[in-house]
Amino acid sequence: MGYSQDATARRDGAAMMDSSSIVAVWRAVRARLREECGDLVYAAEIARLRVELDAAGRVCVICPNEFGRSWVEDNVGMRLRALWANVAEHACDILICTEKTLTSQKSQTVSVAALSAGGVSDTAALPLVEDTIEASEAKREARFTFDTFMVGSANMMAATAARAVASAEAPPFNPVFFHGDYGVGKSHLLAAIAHAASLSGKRKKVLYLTAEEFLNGFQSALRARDVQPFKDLVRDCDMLLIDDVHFICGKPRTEDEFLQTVTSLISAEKQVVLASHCAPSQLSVSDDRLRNVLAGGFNCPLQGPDLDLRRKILDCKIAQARNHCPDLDVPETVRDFLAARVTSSARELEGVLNNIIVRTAYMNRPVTMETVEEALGELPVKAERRITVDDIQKTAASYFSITVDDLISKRRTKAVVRPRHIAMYLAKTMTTRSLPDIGRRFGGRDHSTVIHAVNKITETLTSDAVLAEDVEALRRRLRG
Ligand SMILES: Nc1ncnc2c1ncn2[C@@H]1O[C@H](COP(=O)(O)OP(=O)(O)OP(=O)(O)O)[C@@H](O)[C@H]1O
Repeated sequence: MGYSQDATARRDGAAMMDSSSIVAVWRAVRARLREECGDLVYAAEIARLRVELDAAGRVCVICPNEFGRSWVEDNVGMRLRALWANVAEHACDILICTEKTLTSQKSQTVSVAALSAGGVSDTAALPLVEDTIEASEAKREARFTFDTFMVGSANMMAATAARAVASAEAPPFNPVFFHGDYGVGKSHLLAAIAHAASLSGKRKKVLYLTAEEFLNGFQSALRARDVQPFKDLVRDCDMLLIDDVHFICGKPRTEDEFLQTVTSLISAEKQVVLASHCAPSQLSVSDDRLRNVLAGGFNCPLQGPDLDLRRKILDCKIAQARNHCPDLDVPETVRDFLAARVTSSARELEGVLNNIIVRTAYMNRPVTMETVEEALGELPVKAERRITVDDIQKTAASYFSITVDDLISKRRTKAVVRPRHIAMYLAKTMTTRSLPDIGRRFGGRDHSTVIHAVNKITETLTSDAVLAEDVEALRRRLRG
């Protein structure tokens, strides 16, 4: 194939991917890079990259600044492209760039196809599922347990269900399906269940896979024209946990194999635990039977951490970091500042902490507000859109089909009181406004009214799935 045909094929390859499949491929590539580079490097340099398609149909890996771009290009560029070629269904050009160069289109491009002759059909480059499982499980068990999973109102129901599932002899609900935004702790929870279930000795074979591992294992088996060993592996277990289930969606043969696996385990009373970034009803599966099976067990949302939970997670991550940096000392003021400043997800919070560690403990500098500000300045911590009480009132009013005037009025009908409580709860957990200030903005109410609303929602969230869905949907809308 001549250069221009080759380039056209690669462009078409990228054009065949929609943005959600690009994100799915990127997440798989990113996960592999994390395993290969280690958590510290991952958090400092890789977690902050994002991908999108440019106007020319190329996949752009976007770095926060020129320093980051040259680090990525020099250190993981080749590997990233080779991994992409293995995971994606089509070879495509990958441009490693910054936000600035993306617009001016000056970065150098390298062909995935050129680096990985054969692209996805290069089975030798795909790990055998058994090897992958062994390697991944060793890592997961060490890092993610219930002890290191911090619990707050955002994840109380999920944590409770997870513990119940891990300790039960027979499945209390089947399948259990955790869903929530990126970085809210789904994988951590799955790994904690797998770890606790293995330790309890009640389940002999516990198998934890990412959906990517399931897909790769199944496709390798198909290519080898011998699917039975794969079927035996995933069905001969007492508990199967599969993370990032959305990754399988839209791939009919794999979906079908996945459906058969899940139904066969459920009918044999073996526990199935799944996680995805959206609820079963929102998965774009090709076969409705799969959606029905997934929706038929216990569906449990995890929400983004509020301030208290972020602070607990930060304390926990600092304690863990002391295992390799015993002198690490992060003052209380810095912890408070970080928990209030980095609001998007636990992953981002951990990434920021790791950046701070690299820039301080590893360079023998103390962690001060100055060094933290310095580190934050270089981070891509997305300048989070500041959410205001006004935004919350407008969004909640439109979500519940009432007016902002209703929300701040003295009316006490059911149709208005619950949305008002939810809006007050969101104002407390998503902004830095004080209780009296929130009260004033809700029609001049007293701060004790706000406390009552916040407590009521916090308590009810763990037992009322509809409320939890509403709160999660509103958070998503507010974060854009
Ligand atoms: N409640 C928590 N307590 C302690 N650590 C947490 C908690 N929630 C998330 N984390 C940490 O945040 C990081 C990201 O979490 P995790 O990978 O489990 O998120 P996720 O929901 O699976 O995200 P994704 O959908 O992007 O895979 C992990 O290091 C995890 O340990």
